[in-house]
Amino acid sequence: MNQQKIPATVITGFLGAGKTTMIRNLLSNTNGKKIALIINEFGDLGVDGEVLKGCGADNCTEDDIIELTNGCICCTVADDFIPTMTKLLERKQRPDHIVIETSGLALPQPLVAAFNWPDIRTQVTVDGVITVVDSAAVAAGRFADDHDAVEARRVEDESLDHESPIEELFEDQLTCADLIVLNKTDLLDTAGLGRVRDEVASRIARKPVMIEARNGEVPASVLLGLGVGTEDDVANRKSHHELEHEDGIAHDHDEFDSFVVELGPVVDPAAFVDSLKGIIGEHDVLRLKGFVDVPGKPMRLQLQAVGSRVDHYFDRAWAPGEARGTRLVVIGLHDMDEAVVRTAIEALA
Ligand SMILES: Nc1nc2c(ncn2[C@@H]2O[C@H](COP(=O)(O)OP(=O)(O)OP(=O)(O)O)[C@@H](O)[C@H]2O)c(=O)[nH]1
Repeated sequence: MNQQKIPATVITGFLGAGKTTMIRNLLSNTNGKKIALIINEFGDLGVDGEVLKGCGADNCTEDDIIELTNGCICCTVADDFIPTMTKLLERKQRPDHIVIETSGLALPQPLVAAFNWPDIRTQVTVDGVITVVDSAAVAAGRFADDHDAVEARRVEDESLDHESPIEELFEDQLTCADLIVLNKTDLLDTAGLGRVRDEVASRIARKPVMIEARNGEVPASVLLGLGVGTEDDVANRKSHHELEHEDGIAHDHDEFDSFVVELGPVVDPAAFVDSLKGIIGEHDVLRLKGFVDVPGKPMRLQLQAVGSRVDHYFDRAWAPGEARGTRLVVIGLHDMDEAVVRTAIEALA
């Protein structure tokens, strides 16, 4: 690897796996390394950027955090990612390391391939692709289809070569990994974790290193400096999509949908969260996150739901002049009934 090139770490993993949490932790222990962060999110509410900007790390100031908000990075590489990288590389004070958080629905392959673009290739290299896995979700079978049902559908319709969009994406993100972080180990026992490890290994032909983590706590010395140069190996990490559509049919995210709900103040957060759990379960909401205005509280309540597991905590004070409000982004499969879910949530405040 050319030592002059700036190393870039790509962090991928399905919705809610713990990417932002891991990056927060990473920023607190980089031993002075100056980090530039590129964050990409699915849905029109920059929650991850907000969370990371709130870290106040000296080695990654608000200026060093760039949000890509025009859709999933894998589909906006040319229009969004490349110009952003070019601008970043023109800065007088170049970062020591670039960290890119992809959206939970992004395929990492097109992003890694972009590092072979002439302007980028000479200046930056992919230090490694790190795939964060929600071990509890794997154990609960969230990424496993009912294979008998899939086979039955295939027998009926030969053109159906797809597994579920979630399962496919999960495998594509694993396929691209140089390092796999089995996160959320606190939610499983040793035997359960062993089964997750076996299941993850069974889904990929390559054998990247797998480590375990709780709350994304992995030392920066483990995450940064893999030195792989992944852009030279994209041909061995093709996604389902690339394998099935070598003719160039564009990948899209039609299978997923998101919308933002804006509400007034929430007087009883505990009751609100309880009711949200019911709505999430009933309508198969995959991910819900945002901020809640609790009257009488100087702090903003951050709300994070991954499936029906909901975390909430006061993360920072509302800034002077900042409009208080409750804003939540809801993400689900495309058949989620937006009007019904929206109405149900709006009725809670
Ligand atoms: N129990 C448990 N919860 C965790 C762990 N790591 C992260 N979480 C929680 O999982 C939720 C999602 O974490 P994030 O870091 O936002 O996940 P993400 O992958 O960045 O999510 P998206 O960007 O929306 O795809 C938050 O409520 C975290 O507090 C863990 O190891 N154990």
